Amino acid sequence: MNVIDTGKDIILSMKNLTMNYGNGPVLKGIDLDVYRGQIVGYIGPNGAGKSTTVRIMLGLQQGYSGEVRLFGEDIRTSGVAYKQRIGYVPETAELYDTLSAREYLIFSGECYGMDEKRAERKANMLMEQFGLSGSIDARLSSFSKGMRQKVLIISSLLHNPDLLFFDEPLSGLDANSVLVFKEILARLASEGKTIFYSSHIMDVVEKISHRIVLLANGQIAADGSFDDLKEQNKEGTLEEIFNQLTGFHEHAKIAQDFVSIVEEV
Ligand SMILES: Nc1ncnc2c1ncn2[C@@H]1O[C@H](COP(=O)(O)OP(=O)(O)OP(=O)(O)O)[C@@H](O)[C@H]1O
Repeated sequence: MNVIDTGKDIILSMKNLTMNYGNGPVLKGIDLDVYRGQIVGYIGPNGAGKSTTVRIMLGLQQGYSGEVRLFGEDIRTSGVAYKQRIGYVPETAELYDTLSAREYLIFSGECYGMDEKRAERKANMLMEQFGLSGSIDARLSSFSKGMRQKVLIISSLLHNPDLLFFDEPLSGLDANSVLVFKEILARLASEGKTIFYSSHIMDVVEKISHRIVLLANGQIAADGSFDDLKEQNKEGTLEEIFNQLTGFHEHAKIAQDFVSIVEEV
């Protein structure tokens, strides 16, 4: 099977997507079609434009040119209904600290059009799966980082979306929870959900992604399965491929200089 074109529906499509905040181009013409059921690992150096791309697709960022289609519809003209089919875990999020997890999840489910009873029932069950039943009525201000992240993950999935955007979703999760979450991703994809997964944790991206898209200098520098990239770049791990494709070979020198400066008397 060709992982780039599975012959299924195109769920997400960008054509010549460009963005400039005013200080030069951030995205320089991105063309990408993502198919139903794909897990796309979206990687790139800090500042490459990953979050910008995601914010544009979510309809949160104006001022771009080119075309973005989700579920076949141009997001400039399709209204906001498509957002009910999307789940999103942002890199950083402000939760409503004065709400309990139960209240927050009901509120979040209702924003996605769920009725209160159904949102509460699913929230209860999903919190239990993450081992958080005992905390469901505690205020979010008392939650640890990992607990908050689990609430965010549940809130992104409560309404059973078709398309998921995850930006560093593992942040703060312990090793057991990471294992569960990776398995959840694989199952969601096999059920036909499409997952756009942005992260700097290369060994996870390497393992979970059907397809890896590397953004560098506002352009797609690589696009293929991990095996494709490994073959093209003659490197062993995604971290090494990333270093090679972004032209980075100086880690030892930078570390040495950094420590010398730290130790300067
Ligand atoms: N609201 C904004 N106004 C001006 N410039 C911005 C804005 N948001 C992002 N940028 C710039 O756009 C570029 C891409 O930023 P973006 O956040 O999309 O990168 P990223 O690939 O998600 O980075 P990271 O891996 O560090 O999260 C950066 O140079 C950043 O300074």
